[in-house]
Amino acid sequence: MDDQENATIPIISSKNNGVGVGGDKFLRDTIINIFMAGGDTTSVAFTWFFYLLVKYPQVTAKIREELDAILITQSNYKDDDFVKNFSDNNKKLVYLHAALCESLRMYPPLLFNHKTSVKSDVLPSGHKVGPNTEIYFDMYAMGRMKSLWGDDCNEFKPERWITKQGNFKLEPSNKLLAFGAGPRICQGRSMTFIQMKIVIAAIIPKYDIVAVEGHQVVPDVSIVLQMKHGFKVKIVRRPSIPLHDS
Ligand code: HEM
Repeated sequence: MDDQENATIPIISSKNNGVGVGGDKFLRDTIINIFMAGGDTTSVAFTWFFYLLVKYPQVTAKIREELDAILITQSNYKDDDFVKNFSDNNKKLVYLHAALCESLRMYPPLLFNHKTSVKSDVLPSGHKVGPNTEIYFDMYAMGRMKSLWGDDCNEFKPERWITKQGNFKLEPSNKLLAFGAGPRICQGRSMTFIQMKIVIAAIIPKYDIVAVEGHQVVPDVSIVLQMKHGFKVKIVRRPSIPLHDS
């Protein structure tokens, strides 16, 4: 097949004249959705997560310990082996999963969300709501409410997500609201965790992240919780780790 032929092949099928599942329009909208909804949200989640790791070195150490146990035995620190065995590896990443949830609790990438009532209703809290009423909720504030998370709600503590038996403690999605809840919950929730774990497993065991001295971390409050001046760091190779560049 030559280049000319290649160029005429449609990237996605024209099934159903582009309408409905599998049609061009459906696929185009899905791809746009993924780029629009999964771009800034994920990058901001990474920024705050790395910030927390620098601030809480004891958490970084525990994440390393968990990753080391997998990487040393299975792949000898080759990133692609970690990805190939992701499904099995993922089951062992209880502490990392807890740390990611804890980071999303304290720094939800989307600060606000709202829902509109179709008709009159009474909320579980007892509040009455009229028809066509917009209800806004503040995910940042909810992540730091003592009544929801306890007196230590301002501490970054992945342990709160782990049971005494060492399993992950599932919280309802309407408590950790970073991804929303209900029928319109974020479709990229699982993909976000997969992406983040793969990137973290490639960086944390091999490199130290060191914050640039004097750099000020200032939240930039808009719909997406950016850092106003970004998070400036130095990435330093850890000498004790066997490195494979493949
Ligand atoms: C840290 C990363 C992310 C966060 C914090 C996040 C958060 C959210 C939130 C709060 C909503 C609204 C849910 C609601 O109104 O109840 C949403 C919707 C959505 N998200 Fe995400 N998201 C993230 C990553 C992604 C990724 C990676 C994708 C795609 C691959 C994605 C795709 C979507 C889509 C398609 C919707 C619309 C769902 C619907 O209306 O039915 N998101 N997300």
